Amino acid sequence: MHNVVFVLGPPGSGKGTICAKIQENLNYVHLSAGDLLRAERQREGSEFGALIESHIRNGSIVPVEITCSLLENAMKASGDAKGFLVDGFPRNEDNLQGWNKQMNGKAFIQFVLFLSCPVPICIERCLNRGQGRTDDNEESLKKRVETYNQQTFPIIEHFKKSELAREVKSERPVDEVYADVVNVFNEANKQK
Ligand SMILES: Nc1ncnc2c1ncn2[C@@H]1O[C@H](COP(=O)(O)OP(=O)(O)O)[C@@H](O)[C@H]1O
Ligand SMILES: Nc1ccn([C@@H]2O[C@H](COP(=O)(O)OP(=O)(O)O)[C@@H](O)[C@H]2O)c(=O)n1
Ligand SMILES: [Mg+2]
Repeated sequence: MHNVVFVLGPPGSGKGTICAKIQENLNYVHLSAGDLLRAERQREGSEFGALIESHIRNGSIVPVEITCSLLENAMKASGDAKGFLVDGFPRNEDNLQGWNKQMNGKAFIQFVLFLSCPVPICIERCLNRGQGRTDDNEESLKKRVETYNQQTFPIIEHFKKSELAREVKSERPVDEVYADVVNVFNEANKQK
């Protein structure tokens, strides 16, 4: 059984940045759904390359069968770890249902980390991210925010109801955000 922490929040809220630091310090393995999809898009012989690129540019969500298999394969390929940081997933109802179906009995959701940050700040960060992403432009960002509001936020609300959600405000310097996140992890691992 894999321990899993879902990491959610608007584009640019700092998911990748915080996950990298947790991976470095707390023996969790960082799996970014977006990074896995971008790698699959580039993989020679992938039958999904064009489909993935079209979703990424449009800020829409790739069908869960593709994303969840990439996540499961990455977990299988990874060595022993305290758990996995599943960054940017589940982003909609399809993601959530597909995960429940495919990972039933294989993963334990420890908690859901929700990085909350005002959208205008998130957009500014994405525009300045400098990673050359095909979706860090005004047009794609507008659609990504719409997808976040319409599809991802209800998933976060769903986790809030089951008391799995842990919200950390990420409109602050990285070190301050990270310190609060570490406390969340320590609390969760103490309870076990
Ligand atoms: N707390 C923060 N304060 C200022 N800038 C940040 C903060 N966290 C992340 N960033 C920057 O914002 C951009 C988006 O961060 P990233 O971790 O890629 O977010 P996400 O994965 O949620 O889209 C990056 O350029 C990152 O360096
Ligand atoms: N679960 C997921 C995660 C990402 N994606 C796609 O990948 C894009 C980039 O996701 P990302 O997590 O790298 O983006 P950020 O929130 O880190 O900025 C999303 O806008 C979606 O098009 C997806 O389809 N399904
Ligand atoms: Mg990211």
